[in-house]
Amino acid sequence: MKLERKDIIAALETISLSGEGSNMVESGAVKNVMTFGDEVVVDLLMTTPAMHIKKRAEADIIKVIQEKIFDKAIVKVNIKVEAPEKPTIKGKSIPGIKNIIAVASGKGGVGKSTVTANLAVSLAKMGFKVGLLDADIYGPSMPMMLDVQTERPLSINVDGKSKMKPVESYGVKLLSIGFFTKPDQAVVWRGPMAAKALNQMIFDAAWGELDFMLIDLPPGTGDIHLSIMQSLPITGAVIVSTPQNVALADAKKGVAMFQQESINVPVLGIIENMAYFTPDELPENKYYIFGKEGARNLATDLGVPFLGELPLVQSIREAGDLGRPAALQTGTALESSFEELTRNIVQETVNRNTSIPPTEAIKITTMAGCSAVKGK
Ligand SMILES: Nc1ncnc2c1ncn2[C@@H]1O[C@H](COP(=O)(O)OP(=O)(O)OP(=O)(O)O)[C@@H](O)[C@H]1O
Repeated sequence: MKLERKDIIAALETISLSGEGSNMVESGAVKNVMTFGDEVVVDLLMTTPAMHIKKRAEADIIKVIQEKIFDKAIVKVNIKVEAPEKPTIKGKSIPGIKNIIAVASGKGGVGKSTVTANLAVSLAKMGFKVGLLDADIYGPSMPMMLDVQTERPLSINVDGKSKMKPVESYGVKLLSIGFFTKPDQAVVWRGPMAAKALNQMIFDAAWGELDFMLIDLPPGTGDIHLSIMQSLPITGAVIVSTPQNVALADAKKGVAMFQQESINVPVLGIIENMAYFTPDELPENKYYIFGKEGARNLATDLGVPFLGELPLVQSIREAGDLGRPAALQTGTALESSFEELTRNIVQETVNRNTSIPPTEAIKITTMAGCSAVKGK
C-alpha cells in the first residue's frame, strides 16, 4: 500500500505531546513527514529530554498511524531534543561594572560578612577595582569591618544628576545600608523599603569602573535576595558555610535558591569558614569544633566548586572588630588562605564567563594583570 503524506499529517493532528495543549503538528513539534510505500518517517522536535515522554510520543505516533491509516505501516520516529533557552535574570546592567558577585549564607553568623570584607580587600590588593554593597539589612556590619563607621556617603554631581559617592576604605568602594541608620538604632526595614534603599545604592551611586562588585546579602533566602536578583544581572553567587550540619542544611537551600530555574544565577562555589580552630600558641594543632570538611563534602555532593577553607582564629575576629580585615596582613598563613580563596573565586568567575553566555554585566576573561593570581 502506498501511504499519503497528507493522511499521515491529518492523523498526527489528532494527538499531542504530553503536557502540551495543541496537537503536535500545530505546535510545530512535527518537523517533517516522509513516506516510502508502506513506510513512514516522522521527524519530531521536542523540548524535553525526559525518556518517558519521548517513548510515549513515539508509541502514540505509531499507534495513530496504524489505527487510522494502515495497520501494517512501518513507522520510524526520529526525535531531536532542543531545550528552550533558560530564562536569565533580566536586571539592568550598570555601565562600568564587569562582575557582580553575591555572597550568601543560609544561616546567620557563619562569617559571611567577615569573609566578604576580606575578599574585597584581597581583590583590591591584587589590583582589581572593587566595590562592596552591604545589603545585610538585619545587621549591616561592613562600615565597622572596614573602619568607616563615622563616615557618610557624599552627594556628588554626575552629568547633571545627583549621585551617592561610595565611601572608600583599603581601596574598596563601600555603600552600606548601615550608613543610613544610627549605630545604636534598631531599624526594622520593611521589605519594600529595604528594596528601594538598595536600588538607590545600586543605581543612584557613582560606582565608576569596577572589576568586581561584591554584595553581602542578608542571611537566609528571602525577599531581599529576590529583589536584588531581579534588579541586577548577578554574575555568580558564593555561599559561605561552617562545617556544621545546621549550617550546611541552610547552605544547601541557598544553593538551591540560586539554581532554581526562574533565578538561574550560577553558583561559583562554596567557602568553608571556621573549618577548624587553631590556637595561637599551638599553630600546628587543628580542632574540628564544628565537624570536619562538611562544606567541602556538600560542594562535592551538589557538584559545585569548593573554593577553600578558613580557620577559626582569634585574629580574624579581632581584625573584624578593629576594622582592619585580616587579609591585609602580610606574610602570614592567613593572608595566604585569603589569597588562595580569592584566586579561586577569580578563576571560577573566568570559567563562568568563558563557558556560559553572558547575562549582561560580565566579562573578565583573563587574569592578566593580576600579579597575585599569576604568582601561584
Ligand atoms: N574565621 C573566623 N574566625 C574567627 N572569628 C570569625 C571567623 N569568621 C567570622 N568570625 C566572627 O564571627 C562573628 C560572625 O561573623 P559575621 O558577622 O561575619 O557573620 P555573618 O554570617 O555575616 O552574620 P549575619 O549575616 O548573621 O550578620 C563575628 O564576630 C566575626 O568576627
